[in-house]
Amino acid sequence: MRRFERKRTIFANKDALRESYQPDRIQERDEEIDAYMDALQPVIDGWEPNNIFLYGNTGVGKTAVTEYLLERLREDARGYDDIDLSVLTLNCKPLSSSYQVAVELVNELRPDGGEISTTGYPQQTVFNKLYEEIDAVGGTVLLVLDEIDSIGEKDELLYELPRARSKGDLENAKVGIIGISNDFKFRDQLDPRVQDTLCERELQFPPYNAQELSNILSSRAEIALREDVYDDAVVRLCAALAAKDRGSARQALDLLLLAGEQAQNNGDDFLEERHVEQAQHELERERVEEGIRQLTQHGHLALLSVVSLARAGRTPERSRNIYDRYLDVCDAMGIDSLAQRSVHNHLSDLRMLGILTARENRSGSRGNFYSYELDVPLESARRALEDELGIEDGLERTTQAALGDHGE
Ligand SMILES: Nc1ncnc2c1ncn2[C@@H]1O[C@H](COP(=O)(O)OP(=O)(O)OP(=O)(O)O)[C@@H](O)[C@H]1O
Repeated sequence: MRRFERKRTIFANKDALRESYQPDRIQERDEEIDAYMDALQPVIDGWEPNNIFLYGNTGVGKTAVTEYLLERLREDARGYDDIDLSVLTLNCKPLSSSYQVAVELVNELRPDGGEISTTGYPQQTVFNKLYEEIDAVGGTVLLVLDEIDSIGEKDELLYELPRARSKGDLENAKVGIIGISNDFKFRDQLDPRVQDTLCERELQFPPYNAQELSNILSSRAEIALREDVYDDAVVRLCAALAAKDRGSARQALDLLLLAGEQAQNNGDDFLEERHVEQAQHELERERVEEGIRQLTQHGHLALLSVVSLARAGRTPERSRNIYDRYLDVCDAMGIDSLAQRSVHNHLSDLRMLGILTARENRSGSRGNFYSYELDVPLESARRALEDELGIEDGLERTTQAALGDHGE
């Protein structure tokens, strides 16, 4: 049997490329940091804090900058005897209402063993418990609500909490909310009264460009990789690929990490562009598989129809013809088919997920129609579908059966 053996041919400190790593300096965000510091200034001045709303795509440094600045703020606040600052951070991802967020905050603030149950109280009772806990902490309390959009339409807490002091529900504590989101629609969907308070100060984090990502990545590579195993070309390629896609630093870091692993696993002692390209394929495959895994059965079948058309070189194809193919696929698999309208909705969902692209065609007096084609590599879609649909003989035989009548 093979034994474990330490491999440190490529990485000097692999953890520096991981999500949990806290960089000791933030690059390429000077303007955003200035605006953020201005928004936090009332804390140091001893006034009520602003509510701050931070938004931008995934991986553009919202969390990293927030953690970095709040750490500085805590340090600097210690220099003022009359400031007693507490920061509580909550990721709202698994919480889908004000009620759940409030329960979670109460339980974070209560000592072990004193937690309240997650169900069974009237909402106002939970809010009152939260005010009690925050008042017991006293001083300035900053609540960081990451992925705040998960709260959805049940956003009463975001209206109530900032007003709690003026309504007399809080006496000892001054509260500020820092909401973080990568859902651009969330802000606009908020009740205008919530918008006014929560978005008192708005900070937008734009995607990074290739040069910015290259600088961020260079600093990280210096810590993470051994000096003699890479050159700038590899860093620049990771940055360029990530900039072209979403402008996300996380994506750029993931690419470098995976490229390093590819090199290490191949036994190569120098990181080359081909390793980055392999890593890019791997990440793309993971993204496609993740997207495909989330589909319903008929989402899978709609996609299978497009895949089978793509394999026959028949895409882009108009939705009406995709529907015909879908009917054949359902027939071959012995599954009841949905109506045309529903399949159009599935195609449109697949487009939203970035798995298909659509082109609008004009057809004169008969109105416009859409043609769809894959926006991901055919092989990735095919493999992910095989796993999901459990087609043991491979897609080919199943789709061939479905294609019998058409004889491509
Ligand atoms: N300006 C920067 N300097 C150094 N590292 C950065 C910078 N921006 C982002 N990073 C790093 O990139 C990764 C992703 O950043 P972060 O988690 O802050 O993104 P985010 O905008 O909060 O994303 P999400 O919305 O998905 O939570 C982290 O590892 C972070 O340390």
